Amino acid sequence: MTTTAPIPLTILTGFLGAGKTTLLNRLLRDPALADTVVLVNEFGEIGLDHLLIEAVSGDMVLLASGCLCCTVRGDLVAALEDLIARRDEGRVAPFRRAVIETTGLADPAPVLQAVMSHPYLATRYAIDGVVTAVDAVNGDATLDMHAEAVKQVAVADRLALTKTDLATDPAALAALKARLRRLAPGARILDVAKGEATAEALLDAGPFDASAKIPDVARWLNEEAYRDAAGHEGHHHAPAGEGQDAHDVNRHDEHIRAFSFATDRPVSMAALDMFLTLLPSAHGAKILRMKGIVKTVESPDRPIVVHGVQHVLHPPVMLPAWPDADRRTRLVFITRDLPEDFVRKMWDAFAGTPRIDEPDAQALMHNPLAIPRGDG
Ligand SMILES: Nc1nc2c(ncn2[C@@H]2O[C@H](COP(=O)(O)OP(=O)(O)OP(=O)(O)O)[C@@H](O)[C@H]2O)c(=O)[nH]1
Repeated sequence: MTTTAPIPLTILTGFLGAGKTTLLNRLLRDPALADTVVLVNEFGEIGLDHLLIEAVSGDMVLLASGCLCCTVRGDLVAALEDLIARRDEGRVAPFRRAVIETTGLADPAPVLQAVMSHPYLATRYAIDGVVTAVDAVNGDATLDMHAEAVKQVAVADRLALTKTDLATDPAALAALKARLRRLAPGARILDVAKGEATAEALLDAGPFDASAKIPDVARWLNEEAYRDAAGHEGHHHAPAGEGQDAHDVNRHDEHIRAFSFATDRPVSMAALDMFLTLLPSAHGAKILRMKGIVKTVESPDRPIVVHGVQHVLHPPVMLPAWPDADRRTRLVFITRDLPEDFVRKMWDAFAGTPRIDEPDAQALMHNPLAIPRGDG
């Protein structure tokens, strides 16, 4: 046993593209988060978030790809145990706080349950609040479509409302806020664009208290405890009897697919622009998330970071340099009912990647947006 005070552990969640990493980057610059260790979990074969988090100080731990709430839960426990062991032995800087950024698809209940019910971890870490990022533009539609998003809001101690600068309809924004208040009556709603989501406002939320939330929250946690006791035979949204592959990123929901491409060949800015405009404008609702780092013909040494969230294409950002030794274009997609092959062919057409039996961009542009039937 140890007498060391438990390390505050903040869970940062929020649906795909809601703005978790952006918020985290902002927070990490605050002195209150000096000596913070960050654990990141991504849904998809190629993680990019660790490249995009500007760790100012402290460490970063990349959890295996997959969804934290399902199969990676064991990895989370192992990573938290390993971190504390290394801290105790002086092998890492003595961090004073930990933050877990979950995937946008994570159900937060099993994550909370995993930490709170673990006999050892519960003595070494103290959950210091769940911060949930909610996108002011897509939030309402996302809550309609995804049960995980509803749970993420309901467990929150703090709701960081992002992208209010992009929200053009005040009535819709007010309605979203009212919906959030109903789902999480005790949570403070903080407007990120107005600068309200400071470290001071978000951190030190106190121990997680299910009784202060809507009654569903306690029920979800109990269900997780029961699943644990029963050997965690799989989540409600992972069909029973599905493969036991611990890293099958596509088991979350049969409609949702994660895939990625990596290519060495640079693409012209014009072609990139066309691809980025066409794909979301035609199939935005199906593109839950698009994220990438792109090598262009014009600036091969300065990659362009691109983000798409449903219909919203965020302004691409040019980085001063490649963040790691891998200098290939890497694009990650999380789609709903949009086949990988369709997106890949479209990319290949614009990127000029030769394909043996496929038309080039010119031919494809006659009808580039038609999804082949029977493909999904
Ligand atoms: N205009 C505006 N853009 C934002 C805001 N917050 C985030 N973004 C943009 O939204 C895009 C996605 O932001 P991320 O921080 O990567 O979102 P995320 O929740 O970490 O995404 P995943 O980890 O993929 O689920 C990026 O292009 C951000 O620049 C905001 O408050 N206003």
